[in-house]
Amino acid sequence: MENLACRRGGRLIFEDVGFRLGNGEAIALTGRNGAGKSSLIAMLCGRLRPEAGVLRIEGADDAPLQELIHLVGHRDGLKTSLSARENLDFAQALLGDAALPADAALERVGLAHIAELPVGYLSAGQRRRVALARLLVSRRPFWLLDEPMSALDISAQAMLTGLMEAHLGEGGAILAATHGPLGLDGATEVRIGP
Ligand SMILES: Nc1ncnc2c1ncn2[C@@H]1O[C@H](COP(=O)(O)OP(=O)(O)OP(=O)(O)O)[C@@H](O)[C@H]1O
Repeated sequence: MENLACRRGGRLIFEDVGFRLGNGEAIALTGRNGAGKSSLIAMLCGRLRPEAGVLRIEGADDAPLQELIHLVGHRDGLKTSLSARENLDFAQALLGDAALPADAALERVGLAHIAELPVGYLSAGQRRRVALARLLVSRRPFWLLDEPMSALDISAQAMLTGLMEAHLGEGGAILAATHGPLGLDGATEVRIGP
């Protein structure tokens, strides 16, 4: 990404943001509330047009950006009347590139015991874990995570760090907007705004 600029509601939110993210690398995107982290993520997944700048993927054989990305955003996109397992089955069918079965993914995020409960009954942290389990049911090289640690207890934070490390170890890439530590030793910090 080179010289990216973002304008929202007529206001220039940031400009001259540039970085490079390679296989097996992670970026921790930091900045004050309102600095534009979520906006940058929206640009990276094609939901928001940059005011200026270049966004380029190399070596992906012309695959559309949307097919390379997993997004875990503020809104978890889960269907509240469906169970955790049904949500993951749905995500896997929708996204393709199947990786872990839903039950194995729920096991990995510590939710095997509530696989059949409607997601609407789950706590905030449990819902976040289901959203994170989506990363595991379909294979996508680029994980875009918006404050992924929010609502997670200490053990779930360590679990997420483990998932991210495993993804990086397999050659994946991660960009995570965060106000706190991700627990990843090699992550590069990119700060936007003052
Ligand atoms: N649809 C919109 N129209 C106008 N302004 C918007 C819109 N969406 C976001 N903004 C503004 O863009 C700025 C950046 O918002 P954004 O959510 O990207 O910040 P952030 O760095 O992710 O903040 P936080 O740390 O609070 O999550 C804010 O000033 C916000 O009010």
